[in-house]
Amino acid sequence: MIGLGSYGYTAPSSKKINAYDVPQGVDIRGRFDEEFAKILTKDALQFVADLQREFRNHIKYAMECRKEAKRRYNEGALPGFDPATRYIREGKWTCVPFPPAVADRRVEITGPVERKMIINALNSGAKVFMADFEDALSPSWENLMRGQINLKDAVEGTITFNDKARNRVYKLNNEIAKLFVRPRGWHLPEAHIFIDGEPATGCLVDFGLYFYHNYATFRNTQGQGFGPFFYLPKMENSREAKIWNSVFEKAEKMAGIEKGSIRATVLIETLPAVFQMDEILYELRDHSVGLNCGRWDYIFSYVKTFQGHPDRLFPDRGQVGMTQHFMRSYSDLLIRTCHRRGVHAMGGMAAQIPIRDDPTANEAAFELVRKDKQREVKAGHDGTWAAHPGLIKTCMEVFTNNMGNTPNQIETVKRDDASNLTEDDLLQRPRGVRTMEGLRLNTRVGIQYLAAWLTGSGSVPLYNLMEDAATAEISRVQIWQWLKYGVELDGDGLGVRVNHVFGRVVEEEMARIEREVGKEKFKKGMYKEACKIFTRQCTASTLDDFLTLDAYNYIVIHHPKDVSSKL
Ligand SMILES: CC(=O)SCCNC(=O)CCNC(=O)[C@H](O)C(C)(C)COP(=O)(O)OP(=O)(O)OC[C@H]1O[C@@H](n2cnc3c(N)ncnc32)[C@H](O)[C@@H]1OP(=O)(O)O
Ligand SMILES: O=CC(=O)O
Ligand SMILES: [Mg+2]
Repeated sequence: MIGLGSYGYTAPSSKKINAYDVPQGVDIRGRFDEEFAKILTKDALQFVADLQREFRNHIKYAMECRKEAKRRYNEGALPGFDPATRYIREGKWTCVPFPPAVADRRVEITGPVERKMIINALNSGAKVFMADFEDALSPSWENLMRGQINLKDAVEGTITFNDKARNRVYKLNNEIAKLFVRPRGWHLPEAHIFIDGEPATGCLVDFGLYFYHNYATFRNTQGQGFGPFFYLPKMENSREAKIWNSVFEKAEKMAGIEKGSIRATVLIETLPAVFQMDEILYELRDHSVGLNCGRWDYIFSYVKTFQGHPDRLFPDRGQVGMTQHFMRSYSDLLIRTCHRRGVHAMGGMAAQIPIRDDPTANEAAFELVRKDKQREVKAGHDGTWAAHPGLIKTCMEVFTNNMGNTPNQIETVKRDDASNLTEDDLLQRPRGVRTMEGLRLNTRVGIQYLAAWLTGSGSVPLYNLMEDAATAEISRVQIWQWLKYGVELDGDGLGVRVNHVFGRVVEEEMARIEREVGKEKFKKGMYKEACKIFTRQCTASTLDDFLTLDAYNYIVIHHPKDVSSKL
């Protein structure tokens, strides 16, 4: 795969050809860099290769099972609780107690593994920082490797950033947030690292390299004897959690640390996973620190799961919030499940970010965040996510005002009432209407997000909201669904069929993007490529599983073969 991304390879001018020192069967096809070589050490790569070799067949099987489930849903089946695991849901068991270091998680900031943002996030006053290799990161070789270097420096406490243009040096405060790391999902390959002739599994690379280089320091300085800590994304079934549990056990064994040292919070962000929450916690019961409502991917997953169900068409993206019955039910059941099993029930991300140039709009955005957090804390969540340091104070106030001095609500808010929630509650169709403006916004946001992603930015501010891979997915699948089923835009009295106007909408929105970003930026950016990928996916007869799988081909830059093999 040769990509079109912005990180071109330049052949070294000196005679010395640099190469990574790799173990048997490992081939690095990403650019050589002496800094990267400190991460891609032979021992660290051996650990990644060991993980890959032990788990690749389990992962392949789990991905096959996803396909099989998709086939069933496409034929009309609905996701639901599995009768075979009723004994787990009804059994009286708990997860191991949470480590003291993460008892209080009332506000967690998230962000990509970018150097300045890592420092800002750790200094932000949040209790936790989730450093993201996933929704917020475009997984180019440069971003991934620099991310690993940045995290290593952060764990060692030596990370600094010199912003020369602003004459500002960034470094860590004395008190910093606890670090969680989110590797990619199971489905994404890492095409710059081949193991036994196949691309490595992206998340095993992210996890393996980070764990190998940081576990010892992290446990001494951050984890009070525990750790490292992780967030695990996009799982659909507990068999996938079981693989993670085995990966953790293998890592603990390699490191010679106690079983249960590594801890992870699983994002419940696919529709099938909401019916597997007990089962997921059960598989990870020795390593769990809770579940989180990954609301954006969850909405995306609802549309994706029901891609074959024309009776489940979505209203405009802006109307599908946490107050819709199916979303509220998901959050309530997650809280009930977590507290019953003795772990944290984390809330999710409000997409609003501070609006600098408009105080009225800014206050309205903060009010929406405040309301969202109030709903979460009153429902029983133990903490929440913030997308921007400017939101920490507001989120913290809401949680502290409601929780007082208790670090969490695990023992105090049991939500036994939520045990009555049914499959119907969790699947209830969202209410709302579809409008031309909804279609236009989806188009504009999807293309601009993808253009940013192709040039290295995985999270961007667009129209005063945080956009990342999960939110962009909603825009994509929603248009796909509307086109597939030829829906009428019923919310603005125009009665227009999406199929009749989509081509024109794309052209007009591209023109609007050009006006908004300026001719120069538009020409230099990857808007045309983004438009091509986005519209292809929206109009495909079969829905692509992920926007970023196809787009990934555009950011893979292979190093010349003879340079990456050992000389
Ligand atoms: C669906 C999900 O998965 S949600 C989780 C994944 N998504 C994310 O993590 C998104 C995180 N948020 C972000 O990436 C950013 O806030 C954005 C892209 C939305 C907006 O970023 P910017 O345009 O840089 O915001 P803005 O200009 O207001 O930033 C002001 C300062 O805050 C910093 N900042 C903004 N967001 C963050 C963050 N999440 N973490 C750390 N620092 C941040 C900026 O670096 C900047 O620092 P500086 O003043 O020292 O230069
Ligand atoms: O990862 C979080 C989400 O909402 O998606
Ligand atoms: Mg997500």
